[in-house]
Amino acid sequence: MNLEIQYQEFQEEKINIPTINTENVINGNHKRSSIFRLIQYSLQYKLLLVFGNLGLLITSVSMVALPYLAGKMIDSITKSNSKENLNFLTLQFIVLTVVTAFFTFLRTYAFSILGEKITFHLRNELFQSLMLKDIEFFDSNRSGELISRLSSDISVINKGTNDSISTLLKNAIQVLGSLILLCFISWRLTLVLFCVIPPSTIMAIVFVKKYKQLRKEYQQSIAQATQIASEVLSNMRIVRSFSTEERESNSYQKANQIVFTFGNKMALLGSQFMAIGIVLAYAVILAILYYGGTLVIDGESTLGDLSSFVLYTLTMTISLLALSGTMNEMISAAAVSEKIFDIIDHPVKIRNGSVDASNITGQINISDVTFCYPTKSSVMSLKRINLEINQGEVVAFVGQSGSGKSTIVQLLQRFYDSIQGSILFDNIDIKEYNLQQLHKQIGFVAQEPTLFSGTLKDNITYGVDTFTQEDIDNAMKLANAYDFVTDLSIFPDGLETIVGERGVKLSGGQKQRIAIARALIKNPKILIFDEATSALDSESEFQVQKAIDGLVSSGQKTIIIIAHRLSTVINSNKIIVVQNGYIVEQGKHQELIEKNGVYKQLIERQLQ
Ligand SMILES: Nc1ncnc2c1ncn2[C@@H]1O[C@H](COP(=O)(O)OP(=O)(O)OP(=O)(O)O)[C@@H](O)[C@H]1O
Repeated sequence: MNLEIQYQEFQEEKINIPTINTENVINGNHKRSSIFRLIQYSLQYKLLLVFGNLGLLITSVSMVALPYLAGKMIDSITKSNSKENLNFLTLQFIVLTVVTAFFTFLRTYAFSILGEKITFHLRNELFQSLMLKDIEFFDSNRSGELISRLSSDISVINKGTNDSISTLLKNAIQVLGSLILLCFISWRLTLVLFCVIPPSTIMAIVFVKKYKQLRKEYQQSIAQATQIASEVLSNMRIVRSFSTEERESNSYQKANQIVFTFGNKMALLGSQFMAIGIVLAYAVILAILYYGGTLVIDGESTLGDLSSFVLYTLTMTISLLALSGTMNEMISAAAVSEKIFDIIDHPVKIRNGSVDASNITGQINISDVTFCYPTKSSVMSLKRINLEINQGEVVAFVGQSGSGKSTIVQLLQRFYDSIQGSILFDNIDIKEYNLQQLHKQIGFVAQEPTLFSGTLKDNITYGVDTFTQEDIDNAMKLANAYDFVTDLSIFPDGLETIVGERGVKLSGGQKQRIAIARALIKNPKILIFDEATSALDSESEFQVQKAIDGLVSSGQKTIIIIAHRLSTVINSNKIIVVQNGYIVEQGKHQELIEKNGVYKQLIERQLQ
């Protein structure tokens, strides 16, 4: 896989990947400000900080010294008329310029790499934290927004951290250094300058506040547009078949229009600020030239001093403007990083247990379980469920749509915790088990077979660390997938066939059988089929059902089937009828028919 090759190259380059504190990710116990946390990341790269700061210090000092030298050169021209002195000063100027250029390179490069490392670390940490979030988190956070956090938001942080840190510090030092030298050259001219600083500062504060708010809204609108695009692009077949291309284009355009509106407002505000800043800057220069000029004419100052003063004022003004621009980028980065840290810190409720689950037998007891989805807490999806599933049994859940069947199997995989009651595997509470091991013992085949974009082999072996070709072949045979995968007229590349995004190059039945092979290769003790055949045509259904029947008749695993077509569950050891979140009947097919209750009604309705 491409990613693997890149990763290997990356390892060879020996780029240090900072370790992520998973305990913090799970506990969500960060309380510090996002800026402080970004700084903390940078502290991990001490060498870069040393080089960056060294460059920063030297360039800042040398850039503050250059106007002073320029003043001295002017004085040497106007006062001493000595070429020797001028040559010496020129040499000093050249040396200082070369030193400034070299250390500017060092500073910019070190801080840029530092910014890249921070965003690299942050992107990894964000993705890893997403991998650890509860399923509940994904019920309430849209995938488009999360993707936006990972892509555009992190880019904003990159912009706001890499060169910005150095530019900010350099400009801050230049402002301070220039100010000190201004006072040193002429306190009277410095006083003139100070008349303009307070109004500029107030203006900058007001601007920054407004800009920050706009930036936040801008980011939100981008996330919304991304959400629309990702949803539409991943459902392109539905869009085409319903001919909703225009409608979707319009809704994307509307979302994009909102992005544009906020972008526009930001551009207007930024430009206004720049324009006012320039007016203020030139007003200051004019005042200094006029007042300073009179001081020179009166013999109270030299032309060199006035030139140095003007150059320092220019340096300071330019640095102040650059400072505010950099501040904007950093403010955006701070706003965005706040959102990213909010996600990273979102606490994980489902805590992992420590009991080894690798030897569970497949015996399950559900006792008095009541559950509501966190995003729908007013409605109980399961009510006082009691159920015993023995090792090797085939248990079928039937009932109307929305009755709670899938919810039961979600709880069996601990995607959520029940709000009351308990689920036991081999008489040990599910909460006590190590979840990764437990999931290895449960094979799950969902209604919508979801494949990843690698090869057939990548998909079948998804989640297993060690396997042989024999393991793959066995899983494919049990899943009734062997024949079509090895038929070179269907898949010339066999197991190495690239399946396309979400398996688009496969038929529904083929995808489902690959999904079954994927569930089987890990040889789980429990197999769950959540309406695995309901989305298929009759031929595909027949093929998939054949695979399921083969597994059922082997009698080695506990099999849980959710089925709409009741003909597929007649031979189950136990049929559980779910209605409105309650288990209303359970027993074998014949017993339930004789009971003449809900199950019989379901059967009769299907026969009509
Ligand atoms: N992620 C979720 N968030 C909030 N409510 C949910 C979620 N998933 C399901 N529900 C609700 O829980 C109830 C039970 O849903 P469940 O999916 O378990 O039904 P089901 O019997 O499997 O239905 P079907 O046969 O149509 O798949 C329904 O009212 C449904 O709206």
